[in-house]
Amino acid sequence: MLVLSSPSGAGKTTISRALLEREQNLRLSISVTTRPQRPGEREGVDYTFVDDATFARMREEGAFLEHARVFGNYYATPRAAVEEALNQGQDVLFDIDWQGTQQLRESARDDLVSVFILPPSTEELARRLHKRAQDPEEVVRQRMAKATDEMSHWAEYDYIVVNEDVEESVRRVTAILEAERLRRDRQTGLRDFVQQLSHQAEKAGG
Ligand SMILES: Nc1nc2c(ncn2[C@@H]2O[C@H](COP(=O)(O)OP(=O)(O)O)[C@@H](O)[C@H]2O)c(=O)[nH]1
Ligand SMILES: Nc1ncnc2c1ncn2[C@@H]1O[C@H](COP(=O)(O)OP(=O)(O)O)[C@@H](O)[C@H]1O
Repeated sequence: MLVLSSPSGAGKTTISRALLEREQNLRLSISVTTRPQRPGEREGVDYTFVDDATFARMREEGAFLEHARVFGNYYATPRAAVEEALNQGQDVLFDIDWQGTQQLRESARDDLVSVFILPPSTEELARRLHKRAQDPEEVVRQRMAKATDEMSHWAEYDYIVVNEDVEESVRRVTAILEAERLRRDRQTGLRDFVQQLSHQAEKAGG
């Protein structure tokens, strides 16, 4: 389970999309949200867009692994899709905030790797929020004001990437993913493989 968090506008959606294109074994966890759909966003691809009543019903049914209120809207990670992907041996990418990360950390423990993306500067963060230009000015202001709050949780994450250049940031997150996959405890079947190697070496050595 690979979590990417950042203040809004720092670039986690951009980095996630690039990662998903390159990494065959990585699947995005598609969140459920009550936030209005942005132009260009696709239902069931970027988010599953639901109304408040549907969200509340799903929460009561225990359909969520975690849920949080962000910028006045509700967001949640649906349980079934994540469990299915993990059971199939796939890695799952989560674009969620610090509240969701805390909840996932409690349930997943050792299986969670978390990365916090920082903008190179406040000016650049403001530029990126404006560049996206899909949200009303009021929303941009609200997100800027919340950046400090989100950033105050940086120390709860395993890795920090300052997103100056997109390519470089994607390279760094890919390196994190590669290294984490190579951890001894994540490589299943290693014991049998080493035993086989030892056995063959003994035979070869006479
Ligand atoms: N806890 C939690 N946070 C989420 C989830 N989906 C998205 N978020 C977070 O909600 C915040 C707002 O996301 P979004 O509305 O897409 O705006 P953007 O980050 O500015 O593109 C971001 O910090 C996301 O990481 C989720 O399923 N759970
Ligand atoms: N390294 C970067 N340099 C310049 N612009 C970037 C960079 N990363 C992202 N952007 C742009 O900044 C805006 C916000 O990025 P986005 O990925 O939507 O952020 P988030 O998902 O963290 O809210 C987008 O217009 C995106 O194209």
